[in-house]
Amino acid sequence: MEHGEHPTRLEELRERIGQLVRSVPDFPQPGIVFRDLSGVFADADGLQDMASAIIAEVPSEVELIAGLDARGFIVGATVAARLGVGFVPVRKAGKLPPPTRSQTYDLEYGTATFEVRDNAVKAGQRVLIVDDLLATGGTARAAGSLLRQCGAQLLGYSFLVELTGLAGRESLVDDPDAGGVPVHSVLTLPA
Ligand SMILES: O=P(O)(O)OC[C@H]1O[C@H](OP(=O)(O)OP(=O)(O)O)[C@H](O)[C@@H]1O
Ligand SMILES: Nc1ncnc2[nH]cnc12
Repeated sequence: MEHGEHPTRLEELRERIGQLVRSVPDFPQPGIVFRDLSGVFADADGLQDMASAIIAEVPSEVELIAGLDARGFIVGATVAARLGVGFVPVRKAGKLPPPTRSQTYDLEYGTATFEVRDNAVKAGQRVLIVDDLLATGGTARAAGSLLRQCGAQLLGYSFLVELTGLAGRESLVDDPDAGGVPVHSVLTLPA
């Protein structure tokens, strides 16, 4: 069961949100089209539309939203507040005081480490991971793994934007450890 939204209304939301996304060629490096979502966050209606569009596909049994450092905090906390559930930040290493749990993951160049507060999740708690953008999926997969290690029942992943052509969705859906959980995105844009 999901929270639901009429398909026509969802299309309107997508249209309005899409107009607030700015595409910046060659940032942060040549060949990358940066999808700047700050215009969505800065717009009073955009922020509400973003939350409404994500919530439309959130399973109704969700108990906790996990947002990914840093832009995922904006999206995740907004969604959590609208749903009336709690929020747990999945932080880049070195920001949270101990005790924490951590998970290292691969980036295009090198590695990074995520941390969450130990006991951030109760055993079996139903958690949805929310982030601003899905690219290769490495970031979200690491967060999923970390939260499951903490005892979460992972309900799925929700993104504001999904970049196509990078197989990020497949890497989450086919992740044998995640058990085929659903992946939702409001907008799909080419990488
Ligand atoms: O699917 P992936 O290839 O792993 O990439 C997606 C991640 O990249 C960006 O985060 P970034 O690490 O740039 O952090 P920020 O939110 O702090 O800017 C974005 O916010 C996602 O979290
Ligand atoms: N193209 C892109 N635009 C914005 N954020 C990103 N994170 C990874 N790829 C990105």
